[in-house]
Amino acid sequence: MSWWESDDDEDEPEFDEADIRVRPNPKANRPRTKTRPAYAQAITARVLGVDRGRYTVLVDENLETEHEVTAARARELRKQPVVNGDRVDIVGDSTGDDGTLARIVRIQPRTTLLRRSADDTDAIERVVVANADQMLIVVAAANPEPRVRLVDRYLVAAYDAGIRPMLVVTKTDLADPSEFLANFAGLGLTVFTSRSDDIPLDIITADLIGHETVFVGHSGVGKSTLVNALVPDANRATGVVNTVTGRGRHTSSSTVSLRIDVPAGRGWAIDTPGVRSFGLGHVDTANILKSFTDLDAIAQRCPRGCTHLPDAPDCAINEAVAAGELGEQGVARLDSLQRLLTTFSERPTF
Ligand SMILES: Nc1nc2c(ncn2[C@@H]2O[C@H](COP(=O)(O)OP(=O)(O)OP(=O)(O)O)[C@@H](O)[C@H]2O)c(=O)[nH]1
Ligand SMILES: [Zn+2]
Repeated sequence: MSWWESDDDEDEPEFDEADIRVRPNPKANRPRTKTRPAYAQAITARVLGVDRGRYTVLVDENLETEHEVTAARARELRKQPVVNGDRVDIVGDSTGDDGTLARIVRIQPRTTLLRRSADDTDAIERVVVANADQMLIVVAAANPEPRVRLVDRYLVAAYDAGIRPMLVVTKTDLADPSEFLANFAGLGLTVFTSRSDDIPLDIITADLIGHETVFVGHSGVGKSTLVNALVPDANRATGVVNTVTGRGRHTSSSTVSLRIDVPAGRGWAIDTPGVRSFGLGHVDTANILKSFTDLDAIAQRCPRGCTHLPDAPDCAINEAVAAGELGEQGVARLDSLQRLLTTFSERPTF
């Protein structure tokens, strides 16, 4: 394996002393600990793409001086994954000129973190995307046949991460998705329907402006068709990884950040071509419930350790809904919640 294919920073030169600035500490007459260098010269950038240890990052976002830079992870970050959507601090050459390589020295705190495990029995999580605030779940009306359980799994991953899920049903020229969509009525999701000869670009784009939306979907559902329509080639320069060797290679399996850019505003679409499934081994049931704020409030009255499933003794949510406190919508919502909790607790494989 050549060095540029390696995600291992071992054989890369360390930064020399000149790159480490120790911030003066007015309160004490001693320098800050040298294990926490301040990198006063660092600038912030957005991670657009990751390819074998090389990161394409965007500097000066939305300014006239905006440009892409290729960077590598600093040694001290080697155990911390840097993913698409991350805001990172970089030092070194940030001109983005050919052959230059900046260095990522810090990952800024993340607002959200979309994770998955290899399978449902594996509690080891992999991070997929950072800082996304929306997830667009792409599913086809037919070919392949839509499956409620698959969408449920994406929903659980989104709710667990605190990301707002939305649903788009493609290929509506092949089948009517109404029956399928009825399964999600209780969730209050934003739902789009689309067919390749009539993609509602304006409607979908309006919901992407001002947001960072991660697109997920299984193979063949028409996700590429949709992404290509939403992000024409002209906007596509960003997100394609160019390695410092000039052997830039954009594999179809790598996650990329693509800019939505229309007169009404901008946003980011983060496509995840290689992410076909979401193992839920890491999911915390409490996080799913938190996304149902109305039901979560009632759950405070549940017995300790309540599963909130239909057979849970003295479950306050079941009792409130049975008593009609939340109306008909409440029945649908509890149904959906219980289905999602079951999705997680049964940990099925597919
Ligand atoms: N009938 C019909 N076919 C569609 C529609 N959208 C996409 N397709 C077809 O479905 C197939 C899969 O579309 P893609 O956009 O490549 O799907 P994908 O989800 O990106 O799949 P991968 O490339 O495997 O990731 C292609 O043959 C498309 O032409 C649609 O709205 N209606
Ligand atoms: Zn309960």
